[in-house]
Amino acid sequence: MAELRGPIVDVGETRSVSTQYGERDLAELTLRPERGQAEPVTLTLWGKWSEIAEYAQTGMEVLALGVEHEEFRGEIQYATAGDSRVVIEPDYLVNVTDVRSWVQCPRMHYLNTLSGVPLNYPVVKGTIVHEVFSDLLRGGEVEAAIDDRVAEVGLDLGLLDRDADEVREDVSDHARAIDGWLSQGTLDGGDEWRSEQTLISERYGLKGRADAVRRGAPVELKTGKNTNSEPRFQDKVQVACYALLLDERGEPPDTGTLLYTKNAALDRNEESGDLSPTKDFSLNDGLLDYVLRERNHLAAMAVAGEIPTGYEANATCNYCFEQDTCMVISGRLDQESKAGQIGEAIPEGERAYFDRFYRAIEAERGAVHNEYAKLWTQTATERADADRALIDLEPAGEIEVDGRWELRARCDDPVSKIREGDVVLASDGHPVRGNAEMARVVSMGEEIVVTADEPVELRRLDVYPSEIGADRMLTALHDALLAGDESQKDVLFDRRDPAFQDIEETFIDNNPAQDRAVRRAVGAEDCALIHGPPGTGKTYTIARTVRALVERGERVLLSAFTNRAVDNALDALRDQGFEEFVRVGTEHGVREDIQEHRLESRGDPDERAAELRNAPVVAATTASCGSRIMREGSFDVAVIDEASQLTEPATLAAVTLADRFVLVGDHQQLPPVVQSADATGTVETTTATDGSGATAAKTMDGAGGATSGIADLSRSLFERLIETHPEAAVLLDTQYRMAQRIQAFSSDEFYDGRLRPASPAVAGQHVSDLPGVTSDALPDHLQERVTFVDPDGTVRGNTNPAEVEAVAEIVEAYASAGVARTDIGVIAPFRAQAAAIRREVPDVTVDTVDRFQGSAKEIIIVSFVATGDLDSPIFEDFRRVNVALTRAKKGLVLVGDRAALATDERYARMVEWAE
Ligand SMILES: Nc1ncnc2c1ncn2[C@@H]1O[C@H](COP(=O)(O)OP(=O)(O)OP(=O)(O)O)[C@@H](O)[C@H]1O
Repeated sequence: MAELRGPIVDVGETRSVSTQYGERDLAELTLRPERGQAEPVTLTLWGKWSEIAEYAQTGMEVLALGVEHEEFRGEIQYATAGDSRVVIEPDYLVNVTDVRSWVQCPRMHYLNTLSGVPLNYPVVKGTIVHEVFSDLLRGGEVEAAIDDRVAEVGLDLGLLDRDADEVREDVSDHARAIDGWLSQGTLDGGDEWRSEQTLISERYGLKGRADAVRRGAPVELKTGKNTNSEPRFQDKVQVACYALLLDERGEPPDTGTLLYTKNAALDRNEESGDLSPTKDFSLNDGLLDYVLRERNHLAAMAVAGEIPTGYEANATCNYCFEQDTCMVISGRLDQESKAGQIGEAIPEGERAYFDRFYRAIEAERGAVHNEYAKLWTQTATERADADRALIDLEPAGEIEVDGRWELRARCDDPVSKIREGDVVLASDGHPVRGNAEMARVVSMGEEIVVTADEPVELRRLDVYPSEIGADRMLTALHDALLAGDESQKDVLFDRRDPAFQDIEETFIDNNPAQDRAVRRAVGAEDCALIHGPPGTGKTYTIARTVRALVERGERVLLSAFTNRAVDNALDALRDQGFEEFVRVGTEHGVREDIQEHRLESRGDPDERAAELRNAPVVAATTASCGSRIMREGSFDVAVIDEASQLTEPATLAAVTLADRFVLVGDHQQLPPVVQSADATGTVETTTATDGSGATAAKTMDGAGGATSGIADLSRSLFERLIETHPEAAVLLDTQYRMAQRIQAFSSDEFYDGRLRPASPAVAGQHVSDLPGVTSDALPDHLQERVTFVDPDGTVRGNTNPAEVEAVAEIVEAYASAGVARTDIGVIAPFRAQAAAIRREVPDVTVDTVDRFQGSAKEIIIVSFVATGDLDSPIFEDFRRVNVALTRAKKGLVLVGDRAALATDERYARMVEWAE
């Protein structure tokens, strides 16, 4: 028996042949083993595996396990045998719950992903019951667990107008079933339990979280009823997926258990059938193989970017309770559908827009899947070097707190993308092959603290990629196009120019441009754009705009790309004496001093819901605008900061919640970060022969051309609208940050020379203004506000050691002249260079441009790294330079190779200006 893996070079036809066992189907795939490096070989798929030929495409990766091989005329030929399993695109991790809905109906699976799960009682109740289940598994007491878990979702219940007591009663019935079953389990001698286990299979391309694993066998809890003796088919499918996941970890389980908790609440006199809540069933190979084939079909369509029609399965539309929705969406998008179409299609332009963005979003999802694959295709050191893992941690204890585990470890060099509040994979050494748990980072530093449901020996933390961004963009696209307001769509799709009312009032009396911006925003009948170059008081203007709108009786949604910007805007509102806002966000996401305004989910349903419904201003990131809670809301105006950093669908998540919108941003600074197009050099680029890179490349191909889709996502709605409707925009032209000498280049290059300092004091500021600084102690060139240093270095990979040394010397010179180290910032294009500099200059903020956007320092040193030429995509987008140069208030030092920079006329102009 052999294992075979490689990309498909040819897919043969399925045909039927007579064998000694009767008529059998077969199909041949031609693969290139060794990840495409070896000579092609033939794999014959027998029986049901031959179905693969109907959807597999050239270029897709195949993993065939337990196949037979024999030599025939000097060539080795492979064929599936009784125990074989074949996996298409094993690096594409399909969610177990997606396989479940796919089996019910592939089209329903697609529609659910598109429309997202709305806030509804069955879902909230399901969550409560599942949480209670976990609590009981961890030894909790029933009543306490119910009280606690019901209280926890007070907000959701309030928005659904549910009474807490009734919900508690409702949940008790389910909890009784769980409790009864658990006590039965312990009767037959100590059960070995594990709740909520995160499982990833690199072999079968699956990921999921099993409700529980008992003695190595999966247990799934369902809050519905089932009075048949057999579990529901799609439920079995789900459990079988967990079995495959467990199979990879060693002992394959032979029994699965479903727990239908509603059965315990049924009245025996009224219901007939099998009322016992637990149904065990056998996990035979036939079922596991079937589940894997369905998973394959799903993965193949996703990777090819194809949209399911419903014909892929033999689901019966007549009995489907989603038939109407299905027909309406199919009709509106004019998509082929087994259920048929009703209604009129949306205009062609909108459909084309939908298709383009759908493909681009799926390409993003493909990029996320590439990140998953790196969990096992890269070594620990490679992960650490890419800042995606902290490795070689030394466990420093674990304690149980309120049923959860607090895990500690020591780390010498805690430099990575992982931040406090992030959800990560904590493992005892390997995130997939070892013992791993989802954990939340509580604190980062030499001692790392995380919390998890189960204890793990904490030796490694990995960034856990998330598809939620892609999911949220899809639902935003759905909401905007299929449920959006027609008049808003007319403006978004350029069928009508935005309209404005003239507003006479003065809102800001010391800054005419800001004042014009507020008037434009307040008078906008559709939308307004506030274009704010660095330091021009965007935040201040946003706060004034929000107040002006509230004064006029409008209800405002205040949003931004990052939590930091949302909190800054709220801070500015508070400074202006306005505090009637509610902040929606997680405890970890919201800044300490804004916590008192954070909307708690826990508590009395009516009170919680009233807080949200009655607040004149609700603030949340655009990502959380796509949450179930926020999607319930509606506003008069959405004011969205950092709009130039948002993809168009991400902006729509906030825009669709309001009648009108105001976008604030600067398209001359960093554009939206798009992973599927990321070739910036800060992220490792993958080659087509590398298995982990193959998926994205194909996703894009299959999606009908990478560039069309991707160009769309990296261009913000802000940028699109400012180009099509310049009349809707106001440029803030007065900056409060930089010395005149520092702002000059940026102003000329990016803002038609329109930027000017707010006052003589701003214009003339100098390093000697800083307390305790004697500028005489500085070498002559550092007394200049802008200077250029060429240390004559040589680039090595993404670092330049001579520049590291030069930067360290410059920092020391400033420090010895009395400049506080915290007033100095260093910017480098590559993470590797930033890390090298960081080691030399403690207490100084050193980072890439992306991390510096939105902040400023008294002194900024930029290391350009490149020597010889500027041959890296990172130098292509000159807007990065704009961001780097405009972080400095009093001193800016450019460290680079004159010759390399001279190869591009824009960089050459920059050097000329700096010298
Ligand atoms: N009209 C104004 N009068 C007085 N001070 C102002 C005015 N507008 C802005 N400022 C001040 O200028 C500084 C920068 O303003 P703000 O933080 O709003 O800028 P920003 O454009 O949001 O900055 P960034 O480019 O970092 O996003 C703040 O200290 C703010 O108080």
